[in-house]
Amino acid sequence: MPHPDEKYEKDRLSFTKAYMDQLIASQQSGQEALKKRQEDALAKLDFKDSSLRYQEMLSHANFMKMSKDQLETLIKLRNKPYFARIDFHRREKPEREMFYIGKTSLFDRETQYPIILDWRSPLANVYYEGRLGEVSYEAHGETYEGDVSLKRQYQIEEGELIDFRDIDITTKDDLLQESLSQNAENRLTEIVATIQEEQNQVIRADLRKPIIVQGAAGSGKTTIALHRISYFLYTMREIFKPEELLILAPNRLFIQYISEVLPELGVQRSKQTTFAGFVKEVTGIDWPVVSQHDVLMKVMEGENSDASIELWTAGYKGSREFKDLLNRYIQEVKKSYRIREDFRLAGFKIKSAKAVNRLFHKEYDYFPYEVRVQKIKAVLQSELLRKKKQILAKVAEKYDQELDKALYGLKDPAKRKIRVSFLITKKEEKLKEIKKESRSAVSRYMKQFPKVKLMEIYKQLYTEDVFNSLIDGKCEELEQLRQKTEQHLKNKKLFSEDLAALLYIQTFLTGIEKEYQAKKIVIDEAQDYTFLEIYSLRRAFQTDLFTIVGDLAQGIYRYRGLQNWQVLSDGVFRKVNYHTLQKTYRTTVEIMSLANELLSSMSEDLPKAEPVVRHGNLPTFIPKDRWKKTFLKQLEELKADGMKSFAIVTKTKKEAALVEEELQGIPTEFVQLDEQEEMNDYLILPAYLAKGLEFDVVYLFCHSYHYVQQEIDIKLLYVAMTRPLHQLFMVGNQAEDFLLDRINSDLYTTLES
Ligand SMILES: Nc1ncnc2c1ncn2[C@@H]1O[C@H](COP(=O)(O)OP(=O)(O)OP(=O)(O)O)[C@@H](O)[C@H]1O
Repeated sequence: MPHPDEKYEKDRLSFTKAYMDQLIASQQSGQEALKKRQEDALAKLDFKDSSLRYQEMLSHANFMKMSKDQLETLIKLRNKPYFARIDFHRREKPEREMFYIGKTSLFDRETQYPIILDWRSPLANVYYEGRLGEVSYEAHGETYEGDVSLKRQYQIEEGELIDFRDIDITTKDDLLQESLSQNAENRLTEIVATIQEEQNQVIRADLRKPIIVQGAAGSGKTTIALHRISYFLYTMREIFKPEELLILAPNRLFIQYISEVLPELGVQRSKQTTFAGFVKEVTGIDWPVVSQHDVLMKVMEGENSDASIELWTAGYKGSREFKDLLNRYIQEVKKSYRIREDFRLAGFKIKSAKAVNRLFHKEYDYFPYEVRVQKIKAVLQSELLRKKKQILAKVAEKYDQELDKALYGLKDPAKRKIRVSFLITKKEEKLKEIKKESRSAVSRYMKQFPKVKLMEIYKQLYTEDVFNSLIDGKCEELEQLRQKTEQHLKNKKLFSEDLAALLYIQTFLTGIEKEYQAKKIVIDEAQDYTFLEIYSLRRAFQTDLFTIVGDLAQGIYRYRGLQNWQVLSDGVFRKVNYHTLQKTYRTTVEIMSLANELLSSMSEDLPKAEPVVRHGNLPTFIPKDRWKKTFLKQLEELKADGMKSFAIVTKTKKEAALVEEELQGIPTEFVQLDEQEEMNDYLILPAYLAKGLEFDVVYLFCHSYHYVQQEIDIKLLYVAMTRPLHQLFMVGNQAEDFLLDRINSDLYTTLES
């Protein structure tokens, strides 16, 4: 039986589309064409009750001025103008009102009637939060109360209303279920229609405070972080521009992956880069960097004879202790800026050394050194200008007195003449000399301030004398760290952990240039950052507006990364808002149960994910010899089932290359992916690169490199296992390759021949 509101909803959608068309046409064509269009639109519409009101509103559309961006958004949204509706009776209003919620708002010009309400608006919060019944929301510092009597979701495709349904306390979110059962494009999508309550709380949490989100694999951290930016830009649109936002992602692949969702959310103009990319740009140091991925892979591939010291070094260089050491060093560097000479002109003191030092070390303390030097230069210049006249007058007066003495004291006219002319010449010369001296006095004086280069300063740190003077007692590991880094720097190479130190020192020396300044920073996969990386960013930007999301269970760089979130709330930020996201939306109950069981086999107590109820096949172990025979056929079957994106995920980079060889002779589209390459639907990649991404079907592959029972392997395996949306296969020589021997055998199946 058709829904009683079906006609009404169809009319409402037709009207909204007609209104949008009218608006689009009014921006694009002349008035004549417009009038014609409007008549056509009206003729086509078959409204009854609300026709008058609708017609009136349609005529207003002609007069609305829009920006190019607004127009583009409108055109994009024309075929899906809204996704939900709420009926809300605000306490002080005479009757209930209907609000249609979409990706951007649209108001009738004359009446201000909201034809579409932006999902980020305060009132739309009512849709995401709370249930039916009594609710309240805040806007412009006021709290409004009222009653929600209806929440309705729409499925609109190509501008046609396909279906709609009401949500109440008992019905589960069908729209969410439906959206989760869809396929993974190789891009992230927006989820405004199905944002869940716990996610909404993160998106709308106090925008002025830093926020840390611990979220399980697939809980929507990346998605939510991007939606929070969108919400931030909407709410703070008067104050912040998208260009002032910085998104830090783990690699270029990931940036590609999120790029699709950015325009949808109106966030495309924010800066997106990696931590290493950012520091290289800011410091202008473009030396090759041994990344944490290189180190991890070398360790995993067993190619590192002194792995333990390398990992220890990376850990130390990311630590609080290293930050303290850098602080002591920076204090030493600062001492070189202590000057001894007074600033004088023609012997007259203009500013004492003590006063200049006070400016540098006290009053301008909060500026970077070079900025302080520039400020002192400006002060000296203006004082010189002010005092120069007095000095010239004093010197002239001294000569004039001498002249008087000569004129009236010397009796002998010849002698007097010689003396007077001598004094006049001398006076002129002296005044000229002072004027000349004054022109270069400041710059000459400023030479006392050392001209420092960031890399020189950094290299200096690792010289034996300097380094040893900064540490308490000798320590074997520290000495190795010093020597290795010194050598590395000599060869013009960096370890990725050097970058945070360079950024940190740079903020003291020159600060961050304006073009690189950001006012809000979003960090994804934050568990892989070192303490010092986040600390140096906080110091560089001087802001608390950080959104930090990550998952400790996926901390595959734990030797350097964060062990817990508390180090950030204790040591970097004040008053952090901490949230957790437990529910996971990506994968099925079956896949998540296996991944969770794997995590439980570790002694560390890590947060587990709770899958939103969506069932699928059991993860399947496929013996390698059988796999080759069945792979192509299976692939065809999966494709026929609607699976679109596939990945073969290996433990190491080398193994990824081996898979490519392994697949030779089997005609597939799979390609091995490097960090710099374009994403596609058939990828072979190591687990560290797959982190953060998702695919419909994932094959874990072990041939030469299998997972063993140790923390780093378990985490890598966990990352790999949590990538698929629908199906997980494990291809190896034996089930033990994936630690399945430690796992309840009900949680997976084995492909029999
Ligand atoms: N409320 C939601 N409605 C629909 N889909 C959602 C919702 N929340 C998350 N998803 C989907 O779940 C998947 C995982 O999201 P996302 O990649 O943001 O998670 P994550 O926490 O960053 O994962 P990981 O830590 O594993 O990288 C994505 O496909 C996303 O679209």
